[in-house]
Amino acid sequence: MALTTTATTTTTASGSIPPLEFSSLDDITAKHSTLRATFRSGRTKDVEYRKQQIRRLYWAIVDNAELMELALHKDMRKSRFEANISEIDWCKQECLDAVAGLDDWVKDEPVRDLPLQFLPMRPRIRNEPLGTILNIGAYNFPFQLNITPLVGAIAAGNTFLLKPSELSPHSAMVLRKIMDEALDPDSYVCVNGGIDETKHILEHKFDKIVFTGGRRTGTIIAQKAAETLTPVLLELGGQNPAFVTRKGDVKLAARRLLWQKCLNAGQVCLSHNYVLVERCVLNKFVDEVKKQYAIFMPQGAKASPDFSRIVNQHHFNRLKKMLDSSKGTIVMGGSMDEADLFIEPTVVLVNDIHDSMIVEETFGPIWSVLPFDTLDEAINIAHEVDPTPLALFTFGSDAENEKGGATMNDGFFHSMLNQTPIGGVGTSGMGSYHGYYSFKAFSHQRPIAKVPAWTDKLLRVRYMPYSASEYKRHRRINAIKPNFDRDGRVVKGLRYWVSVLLSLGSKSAAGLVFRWGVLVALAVTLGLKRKSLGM
Ligand SMILES: NC(=O)c1ccc[n+]([C@@H]2O[C@H](COP(=O)([O-])OP(=O)(O)OC[C@H]3O[C@@H](n4cnc5c(N)ncnc54)[C@H](O)[C@@H]3O)[C@@H](O)[C@H]2O)c1
Ligand SMILES: CC1=C(/C=C/C(C)=C/C=C/C(C)=C/C=C/C=C(C)/C=C/C=C(C)/C=C/C=C(\C)C=O)C(C)(C)CCC1
Repeated sequence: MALTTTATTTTTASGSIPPLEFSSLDDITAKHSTLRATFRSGRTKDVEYRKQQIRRLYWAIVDNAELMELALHKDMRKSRFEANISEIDWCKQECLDAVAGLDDWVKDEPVRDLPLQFLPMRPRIRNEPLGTILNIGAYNFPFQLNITPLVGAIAAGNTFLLKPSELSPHSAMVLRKIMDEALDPDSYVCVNGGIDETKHILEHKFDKIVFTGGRRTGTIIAQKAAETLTPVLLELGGQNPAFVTRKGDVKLAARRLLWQKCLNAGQVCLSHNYVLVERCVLNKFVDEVKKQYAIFMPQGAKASPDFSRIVNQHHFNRLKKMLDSSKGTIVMGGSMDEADLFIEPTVVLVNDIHDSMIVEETFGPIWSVLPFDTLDEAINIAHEVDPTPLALFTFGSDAENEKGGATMNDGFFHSMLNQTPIGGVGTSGMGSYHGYYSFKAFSHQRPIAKVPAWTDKLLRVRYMPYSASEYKRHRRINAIKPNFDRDGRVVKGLRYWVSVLLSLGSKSAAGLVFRWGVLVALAVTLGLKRKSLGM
């Protein structure tokens, strides 16, 4: 595969982007040992230091916003609007959320369901930084997908090494500039490179590896990490299905699904690969997609300033081959221009789940439509194509949507917010991040307790010589009896009815407080009334 490297420096009024320069292997090794030494020194654990670094990062993003726009345009012809809404604004929001939330996030957490007798030991959970985090990024949202983990790693008190994708070379160089300008170079560094450099990086020990990219590369990374028992957070792709039934809003489905295949020319891990459409609304759906396309891009995608290009020749060829090999019928789009790396938003009607348009992730502006007759049949197809896709979209009735939509009645809204965790299961990845969830992903949840000397009286049963009578007494006081019988049924004994009475029938703590509040307010009001009547 040919490397996409820039030959010349790209300049604008707000600065310049030099050609992609790979870091030397010696430099990578030296930076790695600095990061490890800094972590051991404890510098990155200081919460004020973490906040200051994130604030500096925020301002570097603001100051380099124009260069980020330019880099994204050069790399994928991403529009200025998309550059801002899905990358620059996103990264700024991550910084702001982390700075605002950090004092709260770092607080020790209580242990859930702690038996009362252990309260004096004050057991709690402390979020400790893991150490040095490695992030290997994908090309499609180079700022969002690299800066988001960076913010989380800083917030959690780690040091961090970033290796952006070489397929977005301009963005990779701007990322390095932003990090060099804003951040403590002993704690957070960006190195650039391709496969050889990444392999070299992986020869070093990290405390967690974050990888965003394809399943094939993800497997290589996970295997390498396993050699040193290094945990991984894998953000991979897959064949995401969408479902449209006659009970859904077909026009809305067409509009929203088309949007997520036009955003970044469909180079979005969360966009759908194929749409399962109930046969009776198939024609209506296809017609609506065409109508929406004409509304989104009246002069066609090629002339639209909003529509991105395919990142490089290799991916263009991959998509072209997928279309050329399909046995389906193109019902919208189909045009392409190799010189411009342009592929039109294209819909292919297929009737075989082994079609080239279904068996691989498209990761581009092309997608297939597959008719179905019953919802169960559609669900079975989705299970067969990819049992663990990264995302799933349903446009049906409420009852149908409840059968499993990750986003109902929309595209990937569930992962379009900084505050929601993103992450797949099975072959679409492991772990999740964004905002507070990044903080958790890059922290070790360490249980701690402070056990006062006087509690030895409570704990004496644990000491040798073990005593049967002490143990009996301990069990009498501490052992809780189950509230279920041998068939798994809840036994409604005295304890059950007492707890129903005390909780006033509420199942949640909030409900309990509310009901008791109402009861007390009623009692007080009645009491006051009786008084005013002189009773
Ligand atoms: N789950 C998510 O959040 C998410 C987000 C974006 C993209 N993706 C997925 O990423 C894929 C597209 O991105 P991509 O083409 O950049 O992915 P990719 O797997 O080709 O590359 C990702 C990174 O891995 C490195 N790499 C590639 N081959 C390697 C090797 N043999 N050894 C070591 N490192 C190697 C690259 O330099 C790059 O930095 C799609 O499958 C998409 O679904 C997932
Ligand atoms: C309801 C009221 C209002 C609300 C307005 C709202 C809700 C506006 C929403 C605007 C949105 C949602 C804009 C869309 C932005 C697109 C984004 C952020 C794209 C993100 C892309 C991502 C996350 C891609 C990820 C890719 C990955 C992970 C992999 O490849 C008011 C406020 C207008 C008024 C009151 C009522």
